[in-house]
Amino acid sequence: MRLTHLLNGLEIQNELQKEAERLTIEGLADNSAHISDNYIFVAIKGHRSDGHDYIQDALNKGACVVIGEQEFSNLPVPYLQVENSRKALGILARNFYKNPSHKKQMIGITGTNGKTTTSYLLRHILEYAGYSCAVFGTIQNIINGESRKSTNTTPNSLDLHRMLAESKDDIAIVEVSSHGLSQWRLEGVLFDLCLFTNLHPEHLDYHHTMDRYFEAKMSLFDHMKIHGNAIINTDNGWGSKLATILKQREKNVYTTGKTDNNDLKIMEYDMETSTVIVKEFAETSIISPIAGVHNVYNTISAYAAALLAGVKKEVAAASLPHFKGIDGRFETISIPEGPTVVIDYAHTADAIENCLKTARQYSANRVLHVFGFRGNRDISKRGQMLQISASLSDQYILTLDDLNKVSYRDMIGTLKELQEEFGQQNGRIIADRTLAIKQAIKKCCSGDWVIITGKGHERYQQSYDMHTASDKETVCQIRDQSGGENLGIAF
Ligand SMILES: CC(=O)N[C@H]1[C@@H](OP(=O)(O)OP(=O)(O)OC[C@H]2O[C@@H](n3ccc(=O)[nH]c3=O)[C@H](O)[C@@H]2O)O[C@H](CO)[C@@H](O)[C@@H]1O[C@H](C)C(=O)N[C@@H](C)C(=O)N[C@H](CCC(=O)O)C(=O)O
Ligand SMILES: Nc1ncnc2c1ncn2[C@@H]1O[C@H](COP(=O)(O)OP(=O)(O)OP(=O)(O)O)[C@@H](O)[C@H]1O
Repeated sequence: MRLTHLLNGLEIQNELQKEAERLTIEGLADNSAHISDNYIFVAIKGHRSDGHDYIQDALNKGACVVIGEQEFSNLPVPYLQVENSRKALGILARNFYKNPSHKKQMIGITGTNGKTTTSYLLRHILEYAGYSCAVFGTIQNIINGESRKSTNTTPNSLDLHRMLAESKDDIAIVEVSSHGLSQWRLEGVLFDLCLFTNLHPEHLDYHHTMDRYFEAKMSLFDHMKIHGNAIINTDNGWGSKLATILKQREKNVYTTGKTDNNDLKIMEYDMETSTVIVKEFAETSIISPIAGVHNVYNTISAYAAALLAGVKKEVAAASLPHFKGIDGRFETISIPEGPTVVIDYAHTADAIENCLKTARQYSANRVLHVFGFRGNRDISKRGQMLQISASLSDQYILTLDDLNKVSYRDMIGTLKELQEEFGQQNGRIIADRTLAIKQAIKKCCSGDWVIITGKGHERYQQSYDMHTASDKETVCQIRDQSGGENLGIAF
């Protein structure tokens, strides 16, 4: 592709040399390791390293144009200076891959919790209705029915545009993280539908205040196509605020929630049958196929999005009982003569509260909660997570989650301090995650629930005593070896 075509929409701060206009570009990359002959290298100042330091590496590998934010006058190839390299990468990627988000129906989902769950529920409804549907998110990316490894919830702009161009699917669902938005990973992507699930304290190590976290999430709605629709859960206070702001900006807004003024009103929910009655013009009864009131909200967001994407409501409602669940999202495993075990990805206080309350709503006899805290992640939420656990469980066991380079010693010290301050003397520490899970299960009898949160579908980062790779493998191994022995010691 000609360089001049690629630069369409990009503001350059210096003069482009005449001869550069005729250059033919074979590809682009922001990682010098991915550069080949006749590529553009986009230098990005990152959180760990600075792409400007890799310009020589990119030139050695064949870069024929360099784009960056710093001033350079003596490079052997054309250098284009821009204000924001991350944004430039998105614009170049959009042009290089021929604007792929314009060629299919695009759905973006943001919010602190529920993005993955809502994505999979929505994909299920859309596929049941006959559409093929790509998903980009935390667990994996699914393109043309094939699963690919995902490294971020929201891929970077270059990967996203490339995968959208590869996708022959009718519809693409993108899980949109606040990091993704603030790092311009969505630049050049436009959406037909933008969903907001909820906002709760999280990632304050990165955004510092809830207002800034909200602003980052809200920027998704700047990516709506002209006739696009926002779908917002107004039962969350931040959702209600967002709906008001977007209406003032004359965007199309479709709201869901319990009060009368919503476009889709939640009338009632019957726990026994998992049935929700919702009212748009007429009342419809839909089944929420995953346990928990929080999952009722995810089901409703997915249902509303499916309707706006063109699915008939009878078809959407008929699809839901066939949904098979999602790895690590309130995934239940029954231990013969033992407890019901739940594996869940909860890593905020709000999500933990939902999980523990759901177990109570299902008349759990006793609830034992096993969890830990991720190293090098938002520490401001930890106290509240433990407080909620200590109040809502019969007993908690604090254990290790991913250390993320924090030393074992430091993390155990942190667990002890948190326990002292917030633990209400209602639990203990078993550092080895597999042994913590084993203890929890052995202490419980039939009718009790063990809730294991934090890791969900993910594989363990550390190796543990049982040499298993995930919470699910640990629980299944305990189940297969237990034969009912030794279960049910009093707490
Ligand atoms: C802190 C953070 O968010 N980092 C993200 C960011 O990396 P970065 O731009 O800071 O990269 P960097 O490593 O400093 O490198 C800077 C530049 O030098 C280049 N480089 C580097 C080395 C080299 O040899 N040559 C070279 O050219 C790199 O390619 C890059 O362009 O941009 C990358 C590309 O988009 C992301 O993959 C990366 O996510 C890291 C892996 C991460 O863990 N991020 C988390 C915090 C995150 O984004 N999470 C959200 C979900 C949050 C939620 O749970 O809701 C997500 O969307 O995944
Ligand atoms: N609507 C919701 N409201 C509150 N909590 C929820 C909701 N949906 C899911 N959760 C909780 O959050 C956890 C993560 O859910 P999910 O993976 O769907 O969210 P996510 O937004 O994709 O999270 P992440 O950004 O961490 O990938 C679940 O395991 C559950 O405990």
